[in-house]
Amino acid sequence: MTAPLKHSDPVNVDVALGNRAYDIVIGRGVLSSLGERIAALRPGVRTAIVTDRTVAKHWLEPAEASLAASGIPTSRVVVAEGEISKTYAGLEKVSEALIAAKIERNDLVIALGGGVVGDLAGFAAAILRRGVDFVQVPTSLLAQVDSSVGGKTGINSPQGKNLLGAFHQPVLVVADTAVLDTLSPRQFRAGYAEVAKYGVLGDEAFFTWLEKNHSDIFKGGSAREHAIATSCRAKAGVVSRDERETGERALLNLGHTFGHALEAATGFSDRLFHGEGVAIGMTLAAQFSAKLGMIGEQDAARVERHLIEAGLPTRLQDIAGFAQEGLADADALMALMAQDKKVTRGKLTFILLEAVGRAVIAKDVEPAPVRDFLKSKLSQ
Ligand SMILES: NC(=O)c1ccc[n+]([C@@H]2O[C@H](COP(=O)([O-])OP(=O)(O)OC[C@H]3O[C@@H](n4cnc5c(N)ncnc54)[C@H](O)[C@@H]3O)[C@@H](O)[C@H]2O)c1
Ligand SMILES: O=C(O)C(=O)C[C@@H](O)[C@H](O)[C@H](O)COP(=O)(O)O
Ligand SMILES: [Zn+2]
Repeated sequence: MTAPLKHSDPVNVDVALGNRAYDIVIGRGVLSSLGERIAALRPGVRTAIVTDRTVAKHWLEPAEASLAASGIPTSRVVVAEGEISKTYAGLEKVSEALIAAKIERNDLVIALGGGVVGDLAGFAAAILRRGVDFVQVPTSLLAQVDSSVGGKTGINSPQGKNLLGAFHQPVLVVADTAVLDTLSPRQFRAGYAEVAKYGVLGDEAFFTWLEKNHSDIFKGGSAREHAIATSCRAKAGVVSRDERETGERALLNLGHTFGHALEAATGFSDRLFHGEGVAIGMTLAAQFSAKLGMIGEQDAARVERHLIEAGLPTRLQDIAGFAQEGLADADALMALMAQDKKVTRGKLTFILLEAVGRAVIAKDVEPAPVRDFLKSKLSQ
């Protein structure tokens, strides 16, 4: 783990993917350099910005101004915020708007927004004219530490999360940490779950640092930039070694087998944001690992304690409306998990813990103990 950055230094993280390598540029104020960076990368290019209404209100004009200052033509496609846009209908809207804007094969799509916009615009770019390049300008904490990096793009099916998609790497990521100042506290906390994930899955020293410094990340300043850069370095390393998730990359799915099922069970609604599902899922994965004797109960308690300290939900009962509307029963959650993309020949794969800071891929997990575990958690 490196020392925290000085507040004003932009940092570059390289995603080493050979002829598809790209930079992640992280720093306060780097949005104003978007135009310059794109002009240097693709002289003469035309662009279309895909964003959502909330992000547009705060950050579309600064992004457009930066492009205009470098003489880059652009048009805008604005979608509704939230998972409602990561759908067939959202994809149709964005694709048709990009076609209407005459975005050509050599042009660029710019995803300005959180993970929803990044996944949606990235997928639209992947299929438009069989593939147009795109730039990620992540504006949520979650997008800056996770979704803008690594090229997973896609939309949800009513039957499960991200079930339609493509691997399509961006050509550049510009993460301006100042834009996080307009993010709601709940969304900031949800994104923090993916930050904590990097510590829990592979970096105990980072997790310990987060335990001490998490409140500074929420306040802003150098701790925030350090956490974002450390997360991006961790993800860039994994992606460069296993771009298509044939092995190690599955570790980045820690907490997601449970989390995605919970998102589907709550209808991809505001009852549970993705990062909140990951926080609950990561706690369940740690507790299930303890139940299997892979880690001690105190390790699982340590993971949960930190997430609670960061203000995140960790129990199924923490999901909004649990008391009134309930949630799916254990069998229904098992059916949702059967759609997980890590399922092989019908058998579940889980990311479990051998220690805080060391996750492993557990294949061929028997369903019965998982169902029993979920039943016990639902009845707590
Ligand atoms: N592709 C990947 O590798 C990957 C990784 C993690 C998550 N994801 C996906 O990302 C999505 C979640 O991303 P998210 O948490 O960013 O959700 P999101 O894109 O819905 O953004 C969260 C909310 O914050 C608002 N927002 C974003 N930036 C803002 C800003 N700067 N100021 C004010 N408001 C702002 C948005 O309008 C939205 O309402 C999920 O669909 C998840 O599946 C993908
Ligand atoms: O980049 C990855 O790989 C991840 O798994 C990161 C996750 O945080 C992210 O939510 C991803 O979209 C989940 O991927 P999926 O393949 O399970 O849909
Ligand atoms: Zn995730």
